[in-house]
Amino acid sequence: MSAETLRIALVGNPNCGKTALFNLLTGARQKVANYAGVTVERKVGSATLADGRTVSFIDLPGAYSLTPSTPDEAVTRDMVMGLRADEPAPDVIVAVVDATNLVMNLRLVLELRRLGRPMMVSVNMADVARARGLAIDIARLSAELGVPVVETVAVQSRGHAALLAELERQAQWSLPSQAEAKDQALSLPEAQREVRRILAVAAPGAAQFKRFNHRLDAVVMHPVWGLVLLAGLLFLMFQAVFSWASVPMDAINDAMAWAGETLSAHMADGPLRSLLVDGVIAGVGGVLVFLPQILILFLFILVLEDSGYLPRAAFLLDNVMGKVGLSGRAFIPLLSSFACAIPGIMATRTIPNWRDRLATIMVAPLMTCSARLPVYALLIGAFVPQRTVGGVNLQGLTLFVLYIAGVLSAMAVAWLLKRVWMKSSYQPLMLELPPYRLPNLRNLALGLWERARIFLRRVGTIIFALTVLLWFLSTFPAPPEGATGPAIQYSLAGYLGRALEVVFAPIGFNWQISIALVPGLAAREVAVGALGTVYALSSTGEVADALAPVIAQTWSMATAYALLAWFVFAPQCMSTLAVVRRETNAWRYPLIMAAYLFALAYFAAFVTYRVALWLGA
Ligand SMILES: Nc1nc2c(ncn2[C@@H]2O[C@H](COP(=O)(O)OP(=O)(O)OP(=O)(O)O)[C@@H](O)[C@H]2O)c(=O)[nH]1
Ligand SMILES: [Mg+2]
Repeated sequence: MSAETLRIALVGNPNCGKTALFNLLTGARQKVANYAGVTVERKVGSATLADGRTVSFIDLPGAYSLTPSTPDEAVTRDMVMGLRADEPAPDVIVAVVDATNLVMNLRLVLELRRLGRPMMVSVNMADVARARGLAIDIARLSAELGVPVVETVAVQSRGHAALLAELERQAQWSLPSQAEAKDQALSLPEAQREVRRILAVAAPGAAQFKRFNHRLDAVVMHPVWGLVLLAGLLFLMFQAVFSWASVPMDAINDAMAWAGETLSAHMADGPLRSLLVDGVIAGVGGVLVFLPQILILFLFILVLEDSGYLPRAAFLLDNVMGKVGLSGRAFIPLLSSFACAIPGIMATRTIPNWRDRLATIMVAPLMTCSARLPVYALLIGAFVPQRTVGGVNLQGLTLFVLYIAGVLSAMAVAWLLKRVWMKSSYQPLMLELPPYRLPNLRNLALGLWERARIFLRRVGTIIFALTVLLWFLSTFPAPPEGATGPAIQYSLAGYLGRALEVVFAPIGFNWQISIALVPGLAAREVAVGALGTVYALSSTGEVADALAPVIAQTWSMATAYALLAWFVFAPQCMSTLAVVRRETNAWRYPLIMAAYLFALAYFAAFVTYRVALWLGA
């Protein structure tokens, strides 16, 4: 990018549609969702003006003011005011405002205008305002604010051309300011008065505009019915993961089996065939099978995120979370951790109090991330009968219980942490409630596609690489002359597995599982791929069977439950630890985290194994 590329920052209140606009302008695919605090990092993308020049847009976390109260707001303040050492202030500020919430949003605009930098305003969500009868006189607003104003509808690709055209003109002015110097240091009441004055002429209906449907909230946020609804939603989600996924999963399984048989039939026996059949198909294919389940899980998460339900659930649970010492603000970061602990841990930047934030970071890996889903699904598929009892799918029920186990242990750990390590007093939850919105189908489709892409990329890169590596370790060195038993027993991985088995035998893990746990540290799904490869190589039959029936035959019930218990706590993946290091800026916390999770996992697996054995499993 050339030195004189114009840099344009999108600044505005949380949830006003900055990221949606950023995606529209730059073609990026950053996460958009209907609650405050989705974006916590600055992101850069580029767009082309009509005259052919390239400009770069910077998407920022939402902020209520330039006096930050949370780490994510500080990112915005530092960027806008040019306080970052590595980056100058943006050349132009595009203040994005939510047309349905002008009273609140314009305050930040006045504050931004005071910076005296080139600036324009984008009145976003113009569709909702219009549909509900709020008339905004854009020309008057522009005249009152003294800056150009355009209307946009970020989710329907409207208004971005006008915005770019305005920027093109703005770029030529390149003046320090067209802002009015008179609002130097407005106090809050003064700013409010000024906003009211401007709105009285430019959008007279704005002050009385109703953004909420209180009737719906009477049920959704009811202390009893609200909880019933939340439990029902989560329950439905896990039922669906099993009952909807079976058809596409069978199809993928059949395709894999077909590929394996075809390769075996047409290739001469040898290392290459084994690499393809036992390594790639049994290993990588074994993970790929779980794509439908992951997508169904994400479909539910995306709908919840886009509907505006999440912050309401946070309020509902604020009381419960407060009892264990977590802030209600922890709810959304913890829920994001169902996808992956990494965005979850980053989302803790929206928590103002450092101790609350640290407690949330420490328990985030206990939420069941989607990388654990293949492991759970494999074991559940192998050991829990595919039956419905009273209309409830048993496999879905087991999955639900496993997720709940993760949540409950997170609560327990948080409670302990707050008790013994970092006391802080309960602070009431302050969180903006977004309006309800029907999930946008295009958004959903894009979100799912994005998820599928991320998963497939993981499968194609790290999972593939580790599985192939494991195949090598499991194949070489070749067995000595006259060896009986499958070759893998004499390989490097075979020896390693048996060495580790000493550690893991007390919790019921055999050497195959012990091997699989090692690459599982890099990415948990690899544990499944690794088991696929290890068992394919151990089998004496011509073509390795699908993994589930093999383990169903060879493992005891106690082992399976112990492994499930292990993965509820599973010493988290390396990337999670790296992010904890980055977010806390200290090695101490990831080390404590790794140690406590390992101890918990071992303990839980041990107890589960012993109890299961005792019960005769
Ligand atoms: N109807 C309508 N919805 C919009 C529009 N722009 C954004 N949205 C929706 O508003 C919600 C918030 O959008 P985001 O782009 O995530 O908002 P943001 O300002 O980046 O939010 P933070 O990153 O949390 O500060 C999402 O549900 C979007 O689908 C719009 O112009 N019209
Ligand atoms: Mg955003």
